Amino acid sequence: MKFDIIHKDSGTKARAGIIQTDHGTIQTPIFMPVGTAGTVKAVHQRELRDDIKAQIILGNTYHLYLRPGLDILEKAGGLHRFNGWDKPILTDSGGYQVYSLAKTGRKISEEGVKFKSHIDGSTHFFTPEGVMDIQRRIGADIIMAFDECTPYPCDFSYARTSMDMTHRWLKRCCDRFDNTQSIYGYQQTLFPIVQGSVYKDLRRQSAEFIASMEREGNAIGGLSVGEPAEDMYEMTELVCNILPADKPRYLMGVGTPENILESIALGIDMFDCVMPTRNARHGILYTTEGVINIKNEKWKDDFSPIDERLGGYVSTSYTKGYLRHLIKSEEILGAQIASVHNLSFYLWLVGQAREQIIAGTFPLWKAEILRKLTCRL
Ligand SMILES: Nc1nc2c(CCNCC3CCCCC3)c3[nH]c(NCCc4ccccc4)nc3cc2c(=O)[nH]1
Repeated sequence: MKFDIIHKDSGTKARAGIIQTDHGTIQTPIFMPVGTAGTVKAVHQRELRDDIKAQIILGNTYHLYLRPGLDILEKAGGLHRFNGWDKPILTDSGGYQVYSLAKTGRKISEEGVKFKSHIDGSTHFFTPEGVMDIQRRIGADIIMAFDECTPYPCDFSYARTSMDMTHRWLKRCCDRFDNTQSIYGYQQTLFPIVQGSVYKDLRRQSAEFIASMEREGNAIGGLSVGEPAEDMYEMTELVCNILPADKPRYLMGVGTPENILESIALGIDMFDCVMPTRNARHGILYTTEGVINIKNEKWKDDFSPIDERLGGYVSTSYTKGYLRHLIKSEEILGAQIASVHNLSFYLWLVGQAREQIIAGTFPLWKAEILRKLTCRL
């Protein structure tokens, strides 16, 4: 995997770059639509490619391991062949999903995490080595280390214990990954993940340890877990100043349009969040004029396009009144239209940021666009 920075903003730490993978290039800053069970909910691959212009999507190790399972994925020739997405894919390591989904029968130990499937209650055991093998078999271009996303809030000693275990697990991930090959003939890359909760000393220590592993990209975890936005930005800034500048930085699970623009200014290159798709299904639309709750009575007889300025098929072909009707009626088409629209908005936002960084006008543009985006229509 190769990362080149083509422009650095003078007023902020923002940068515009290009990541090269065996499944194609990624222009950064980039937003990565979340595909849970091998699909971005309610969105066709063609729409992802042509309308949303996604450049990389996420797969979910926890889900794919449970269903359809690795034997099927391997028989298909890996996830790219299984779901027909031939551009880059990133998979998270499953640790976070075990926390957020397998609510019962979960037990964490030095060895790994025992959990019960939220699908059929069967017992499973994820270890650093095991999830490296799983992600090798899924075949994602970028795979994540097996970490513990330290819960928030927690006291300093819990955060340190959790961080230390994530660091020991990282060594086991690197050993396993560096001693196995990709099984589909294209290169895969492992990103480590910085932890340390909201404690500056721990974040410094974790960032330095992660940087010392000299991997081809680095992720920042343990944020966007309920902490105040100011804490998220403070930790992100501190870690970005320690992680190597010539490698991509991925801020996991972030976030709102505002979080994304502020984090780009701090030096983040890659983002993922379920927000655009999850909110879409509930009728919360991000538009170039501000946020719309389409279920609000006021849109009932508004027959203007969803977002003329955004362009793209769904945002210009369907009206607010029609989409409101579909969402209120819980019609499947409503989820489809709103999901394509919101993802198109997120990709438009990071694409605009990239153009502004290259033009040298990012700081002013960020201030202007934030005034607009944060207003509720
Ligand atoms: N390894 C790991 N993953 C993390 C994730 C999952 C990132 N998305 C993966 C993606 C894979 C495919 C399936 C979906 C997830 C996070 N997500 C958030 N906040 C989300 C906060 C949020 C925001 C809006 C709605 C729900 C939750 N903080 C995170 C921290 C970590 C972390 O330390 N370690």
